[in-house]
Formats: sequence, C-alpha cells, structure tokens
Amino acid sequence: MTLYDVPAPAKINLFLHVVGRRDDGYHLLQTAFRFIDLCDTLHFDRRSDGRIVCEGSQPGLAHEDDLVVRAARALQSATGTSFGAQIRYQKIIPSGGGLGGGSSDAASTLLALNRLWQTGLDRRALMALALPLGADVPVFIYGQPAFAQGVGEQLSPLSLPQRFYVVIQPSEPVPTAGIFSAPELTRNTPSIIMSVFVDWQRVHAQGIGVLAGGTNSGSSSGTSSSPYFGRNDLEPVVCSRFARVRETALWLKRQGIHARMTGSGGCFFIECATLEQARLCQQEIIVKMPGSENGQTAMVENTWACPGLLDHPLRHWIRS
Ligand SMILES: C[C@@](CO)(OP(=O)(O)O)[C@H](O)COP(=O)(O)OP(=O)(O)OC[C@H]1O[C@@H](n2ccc(N)nc2=O)[C@H](O)[C@@H]1O
Ligand SMILES: Nc1ncnc2c1ncn2[C@@H]1O[C@H](COP(=O)(O)OP(=O)(O)O)[C@@H](O)[C@H]1O
Repeated sequence: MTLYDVPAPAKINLFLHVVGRRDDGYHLLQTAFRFIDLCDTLHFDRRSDGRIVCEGSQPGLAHEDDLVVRAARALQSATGTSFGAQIRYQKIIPSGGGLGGGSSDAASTLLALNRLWQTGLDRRALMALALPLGADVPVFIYGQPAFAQGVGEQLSPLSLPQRFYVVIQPSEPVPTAGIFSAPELTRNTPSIIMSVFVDWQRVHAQGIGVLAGGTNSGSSSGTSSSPYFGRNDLEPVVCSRFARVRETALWLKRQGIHARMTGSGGCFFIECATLEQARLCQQEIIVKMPGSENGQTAMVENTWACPGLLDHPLRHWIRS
C-alpha cells in the first residue's frame, strides 16, 4: 500500500498579534492563517514491521527530530497500530522562514498515515495529536483558512477572497524560539474580536491591487499606508536581529512595495489581485534587487509567485 505525491502547503500569517503570555512561556496570539500553493511533497509506503524509516532532505536534522518522524510515531502510539512506514519527502518550503513547512509536513504525515494505516481518527483526534508537535500543526489538520487564538490552536473558519502572493526568502533562517524569548517583543497588543478582521476584509476586498510598475497600491487600511490588516508583532524583533531580513525589508520599502513578514520570519509576502500581477511583481524584484543573478543575491535566497489556497488540499481526507 502506497500514497505518493501527498502535498504539504505552506501557510502565511496575514497578521500576527501577540496579546499575552502563558505561565509556561508560550505566547497567546491572534492571527489569520492562509495556506498558499507552495508545497513540500511526501511519499509513503506502508511497512508491516512497525518501523518508521524516513529519507528526508533536511541537512543537519536528526531522524528522531524530524517532525515527519515524530508525527508518524505519535499516530502509532495513539492508535497502537502494528504498521510502520517508509517515508520520502522533497522540501520546497524553506525552514526558518515562518511558512510552517515542518509543521505542514507533520500534518500531512498524520493525514496520510491515518489513511494508509486505516486508523480512522477523526479531525478532532488528529488535531489533538498535532498540537504537541508544534503550535502551528493543528491548523493544517483543521484544513481551512482560520482566525487563530490561544497559542494558535483555537481556530475559527475564515472565508478569504482569492489572492495571489509573492514570497521572498531572505538568505538567513530565523529560529522561532529566539524571537518569542526576546525581551523587547511587544506582548500586550489589545485583543480584537474576529469580526473586526472579517469586517476589515469585507471593506477592503476591492482595495488590493498591484500597479503596472509592480508595487502594490497601498489601498487604504487600518493603518495609514499599509494594505494589510493590523501588524506582525514579531517583525520589528526579527528585523532588528537579522541583518539580511532587515536589508530585505528596507529594500522593499524603498521600492514602494508593501510587504509583510509571515510568522516569526524571515520570509515576506506581498499580496496581489491576480497571478499575473504577482509574477510581474516577482520579476521586478528579481531584476532590481542589488547584485541580482537569477533572483539570488547575498540578501535574498529565493522568491516565488503563487496563489493563495481557499482550502487545504487534504481537507477532505478526514471526517470532521
Ligand atoms: C510564530 C508562528 C505563527 O504561526 O509560526 P512560525 O513562524 O513558526 O511559522 C507559530 O506560532 C509558531 O508555531 P510552531 O513553529 O509550531 O512553534 P512551536 O514549535 O510550538 O514552538 C517553537 C517555540 O516558539 C515559542 N512559541 C511558539 C508559539 C507560541 N504561541 N508561543 C511561543 O512562545 C516557544 O518558545 C517554542 O519553544
Ligand atoms: N520536516 C521538517 N521540515 C522542516 N523543518 C523541520 C522538519 N522537521 C523538523 N524541523 C525543524 O523545525 C523548524 C522549522 O519548522 P517550520 O515549521 O518549517 O517552521 P518555520 O515556519 O518557523 O520556518 C526547524 O528548526 C527545523 O529544524
């Protein structure tokens, strides 16, 4: 029994507010998760000897630390199945980018093995298994764009308009834990109710656009010139500590391009109304970037233009 070409999409945080801190040090967040069509791909063969064998492509990552392996083991011990799995995967989503690639790989592993092993867990049970693997893992099992609270596990569905994204990866990974532990991090952004974001979306649904030159229009928003809702509270901390991320942010700003950091960075996204606009914007960035050769500079590692997803591609693999 096999399952090949299982996708694990990246996520972006449309905004990210830190509204408090729990006694265990984890932070209370408010954020909007959106999946984008930038995917890792996983392949699974069922084994009857109970072993989990994973050929990942993560240099420097020990087998037992790989979130794919940890997810497989979590499902094994929760269900007592005697099956194992041979797993291979190809990474596209950069690690330490704030795109949730490892979390998404873990979620797709849970969804795929639940099917391959016929362990029959429902969505709620898989989400409970997902949370100890990482605060970001449950939303990928939830399967829909979501307004998230708590540490990221209290999820409500969001209906988001079709949008397209340029994603820019500065050539420097950012470790999530170090950003959350920064003393200077803003931890007291006032909580909002979800309808504030939903209403903002409705009002600004027509507003986003990219000008012919490739810069987004700066349609009116909650803040003076940004076309995005709220802010990412982690962005100033990441920019102050990571030179390449800061250079990228400043360069984009000087070009008049409104970009926002996703999660704990260091990737940025630019929201566009059409895929064509996203591709034009990406091309303009590639051409204009200082020292650019095929879109790679000392400052930026990679760029992509891709659609936002209306749903997770495996959403219907599981009972709600
Ligand atoms: C910041 C976010 C926003 O979506 O995304 P990424 O930048 O990682 O993609 C997430 O909250 C990250 O989720 P995830 O990457 O799964 O985090 P975890 O592995 O659970 O935690 C990594 C470390 O970040 C800190 N952490 C994480 C989440 C949270 N709500 N509060 C925290 O303080 C903790 O110090 C923890 O040790
Ligand atoms: N399969 C995996 N893919 C990517 N990162 C992984 C994986 N398994 C474990 N990790 C670890 O998780 C961290 C990055 O996780 P990821 O979800 O991609 O986060 P981020 O959104 O912060 O980039 C890194 O420390 C990496 O070593």
